[in-house]
Amino acid sequence: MFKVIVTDPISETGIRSLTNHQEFEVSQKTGLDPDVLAEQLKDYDALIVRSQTQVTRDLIQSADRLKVIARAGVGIDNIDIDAATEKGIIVINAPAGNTIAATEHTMAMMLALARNIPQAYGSLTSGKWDRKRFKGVELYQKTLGVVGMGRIGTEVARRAKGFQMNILGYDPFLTEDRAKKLGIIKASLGEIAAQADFITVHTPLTPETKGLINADFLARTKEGVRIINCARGGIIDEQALVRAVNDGQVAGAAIDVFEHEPPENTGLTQNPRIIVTPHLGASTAEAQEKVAESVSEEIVAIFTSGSVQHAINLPHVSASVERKIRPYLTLSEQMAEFLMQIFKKAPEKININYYGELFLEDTGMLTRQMIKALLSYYLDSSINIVNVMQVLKAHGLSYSVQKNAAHKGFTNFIELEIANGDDHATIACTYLPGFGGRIVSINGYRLDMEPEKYLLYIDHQDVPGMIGSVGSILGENHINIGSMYVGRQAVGGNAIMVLTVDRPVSDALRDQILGIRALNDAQFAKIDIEQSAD
Ligand SMILES: NC(=O)C1=CN([C@@H]2O[C@H](COP(=O)(O)OP(=O)(O)OC[C@H]3O[C@@H](n4cnc5c(N)ncnc54)[C@H](O)[C@@H]3O)[C@@H](O)[C@H]2O)C=CC1
Ligand SMILES: O=C(O)C(=O)COP(=O)(O)O
Repeated sequence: MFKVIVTDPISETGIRSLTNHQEFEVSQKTGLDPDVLAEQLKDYDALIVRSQTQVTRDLIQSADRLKVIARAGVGIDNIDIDAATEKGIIVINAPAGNTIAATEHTMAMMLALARNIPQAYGSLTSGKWDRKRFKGVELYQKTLGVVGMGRIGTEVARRAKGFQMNILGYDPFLTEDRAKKLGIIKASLGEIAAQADFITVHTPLTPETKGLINADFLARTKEGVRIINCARGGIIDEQALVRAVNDGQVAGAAIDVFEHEPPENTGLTQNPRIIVTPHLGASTAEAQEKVAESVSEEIVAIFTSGSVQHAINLPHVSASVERKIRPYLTLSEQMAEFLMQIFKKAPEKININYYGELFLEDTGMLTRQMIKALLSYYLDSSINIVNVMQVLKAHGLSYSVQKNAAHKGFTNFIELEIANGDDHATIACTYLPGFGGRIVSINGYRLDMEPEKYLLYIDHQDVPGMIGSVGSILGENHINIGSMYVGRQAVGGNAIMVLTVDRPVSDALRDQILGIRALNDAQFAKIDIEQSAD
């Protein structure tokens, strides 16, 4: 049974795939004090939050059972991603579920700002009939600067075009071509400052975007500009904005998100020219259902099949590529596990060669699987695909990856090389649809071996009677041989054999095998075969 705790309000309908699942137990406990949460979190496998719960390093460090932190929304600035990664915890979000809600809120804020709707409502509900004070401006033919042309920025630009606004878009990833297709102008931040009548920000909060809209930027804006932030508090310097509004440089602002939530800056929240909402961008019934559904389905997938779609701290693998490389995820791990058990030295160098078109993109997960299997042999079992690269770096180790679209006998093929000083070892695998995974070479010897749980690897001279000698010792010790694979370089030269056996081979028995004349090495290996892709 996997235990999931939800600590911020979330859609009941959206999390049905978890609450109705017999392998999951879901507890909803919102508004917990951080100390209480830290104590309770120790019992859970997964945590679901929105923007309210602060998932700090301290909280993460004490959560020994936790494997997944899910953000039912986009922004992950309330989660210490580094701490989660170091602890091997996958962090996922629901990137697309609230795009429309945040977009529509931005449009609502822009219109409300242009027409003073909240102020006029306040006036009328307090008994006044004042039509002069609330004269607004039109969006029509005004210039809108969109800072951050991701999902929400793009949707805002599309809708603003419907109001016949001229759009300037700024985003390091915005190409001329995409801007043209969207019917907008690719601009610099400086151009937006100089030309825009309305500016809306849609970036994440990062060290780079913190204070992006600051006093210096505001001083360069058109007098009377209107500014909207439905992205993250802190992208706009709140003090600088209040000053610019008060001195008339900025005609007004619409703010949904704050540096501190709830906000402490009353200059901002009680300013007649600044309209505010309490972080409502994602608060629609539809968005909440979608984000809850997205994280719930993904949690089920992670725990039941190991498949991850929206991990923040894992390489991205598109769903279609994931389907294609899936058989290799297990196979490459088994291959690396096997190689370490026959090499038996810490790998100082790791080199991975990918052959075939299948591997031209998105091999990050495969690389991680193999390196994890290599390192796990010597290091503790807390290594997983999330923290493996940090563990590698912490040990001063590095790896290299080569990709080659041409195939080497097989359509797709992975070769793993490890070295320690002058010693090195190689292994390669391929996946044959309909037949399953195969180890196709070991240390330069070709073979066609199906990975099995117990393997006996033997390096020997190619002399008559070798197979019989090994077979007799195993037989005398009641160890059944399932299958046997042999590879040799030249008649009478060096050769290897790999036997699959039904039971583990003890060290004493291995010593007995090592006594066979013309036998160079014998290693017993145990592979985790449970989650085989076949
Ligand atoms: N108010 C609310 O309730 C909601 C707020 N959000 C917030 O809205 C923001 C945008 O969300 P999405 O569009 O889904 O994210 P996204 O990841 O699709 O887009 C963000 C864009 O910002 C760009 N960017 C990053 N650094 C930049 C920089 N220095 N200058 C210019 N552009 C930069 C990125 O290239 C990317 O295209 C996020 O901060 C998110 O947390 C999202 C949903 C609801
Ligand atoms: O998804 C986001 O980034 C949001 O800001 C939405 O936050 P919320 O889930 O409403 O606390």
